[in-house]
Amino acid sequence: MRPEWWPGQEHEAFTEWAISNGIDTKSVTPARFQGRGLGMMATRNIKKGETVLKVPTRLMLRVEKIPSTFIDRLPGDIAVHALLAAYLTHGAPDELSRYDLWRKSWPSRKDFEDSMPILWPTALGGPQLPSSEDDAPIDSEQPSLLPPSLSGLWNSIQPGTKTKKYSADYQNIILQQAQRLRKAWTDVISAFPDTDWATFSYNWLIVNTRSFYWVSEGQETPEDPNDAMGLVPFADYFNHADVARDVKFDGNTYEFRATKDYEEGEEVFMNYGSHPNDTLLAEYGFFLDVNEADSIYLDDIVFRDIRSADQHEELWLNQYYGNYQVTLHGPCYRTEVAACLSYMKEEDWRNHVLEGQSQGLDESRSEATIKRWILTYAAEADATITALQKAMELDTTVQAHRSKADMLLRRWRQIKDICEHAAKNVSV
Ligand SMILES: C[S@@+](CC[C@H](N)C(=O)[O-])C[C@H]1O[C@@H](n2cnc3c(N)ncnc32)[C@H](O)[C@@H]1O
Repeated sequence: MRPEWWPGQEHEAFTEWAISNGIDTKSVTPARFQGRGLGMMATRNIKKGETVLKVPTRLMLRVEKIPSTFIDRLPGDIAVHALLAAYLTHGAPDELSRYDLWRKSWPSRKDFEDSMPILWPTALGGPQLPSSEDDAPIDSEQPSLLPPSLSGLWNSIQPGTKTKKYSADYQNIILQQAQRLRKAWTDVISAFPDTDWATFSYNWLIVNTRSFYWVSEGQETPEDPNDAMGLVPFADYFNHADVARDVKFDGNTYEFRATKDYEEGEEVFMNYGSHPNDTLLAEYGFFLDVNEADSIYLDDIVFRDIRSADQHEELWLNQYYGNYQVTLHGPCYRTEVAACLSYMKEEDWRNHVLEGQSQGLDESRSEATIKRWILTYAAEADATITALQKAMELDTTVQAHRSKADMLLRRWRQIKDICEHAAKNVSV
């Protein structure tokens, strides 16, 4: 009898291909793990610091592997992500055939439809995408069920106005992701007008969820860090956990080392980056029960209180504009600095921030302000949990997508928990 973790024939075939092509996989093997699809299982006891996987970089799928005749057909400013997806969709079959066994090891489009909010119906907060089947217009009266870090939308408050553009990697995540996918789609159909949406968006999500940081030897990190990516066969079986990361590559090999001890039979994890759960949900279609990197952002709430042009200018000039983060342990320093500005004279605030002076500073007022901000987020969690539960009872589309709604409910409860813990931990 096969063990419960047996990955399946296609994964055994791919493992044989991997070994015969020089992938050193003596310490790990693909296996099934409840709730995580495939992952890597230790085939022996592994000590922290030991190499668990080595992949020759010649086997990678990266931009340098794509013939220039193919690249030249596409717009010059196409993102690497889009280019890789376009190649997987339209590359010459005889070139792509070398990846056949690898591609058979990947999840299905249905797996992505179940887990990735970008493909969810609009009733659950999914964005409108080109050629998507769910073309129901977004009803502005309908509650927004995704967390604000994904959607930028709120049910219980009117968000404050931001007058400056700033980079917020962990906010408006789905909006930014959908924008990247729409641009990728425009680029690919400009060269291949008959592209099938389902196939291209699938390949785009494969690259989104399975690529690794990659810059070729001697090349500088590209201007957009998202362009430093490539696909590493076999290594893309690693699931994510909140463990340390020990990965390195050179022109010859991509190497993964254990950052803790593992016993034979245990799952060996990799760290995809210190991402909050909202980012993991949007970019990878899952989130962790316990995540030290989890956080929420108060920007939309803070800018309801900090409204004057002068206050915005002060924050901007002193590089404290936006990204007001709260973790289970409490608010970040940027949030404290913003809280003081909500009641201090601007000159006192500047002297405080730049020189540590305390004129005009009232710590208990700062604490009360931050607590109020956090409790505003908690109230949003309550309002959305109620709306979600109602939608699960009454909305037939939401009912048809029960497991997605359950996932959102779980996430909103985590958010409420962060707010409650953080509010207790506010001390400036
Ligand atoms: C690089 S792949 C890892 C292999 C993948 N599990 C599979 O079955 O092919 C990344 C995807 O694995 C899943 N994943 C990774 N870490 C996970 C975790 N800790 N819990 C649940 N799913 C996880 C997510 O679907 C994610 O998009």
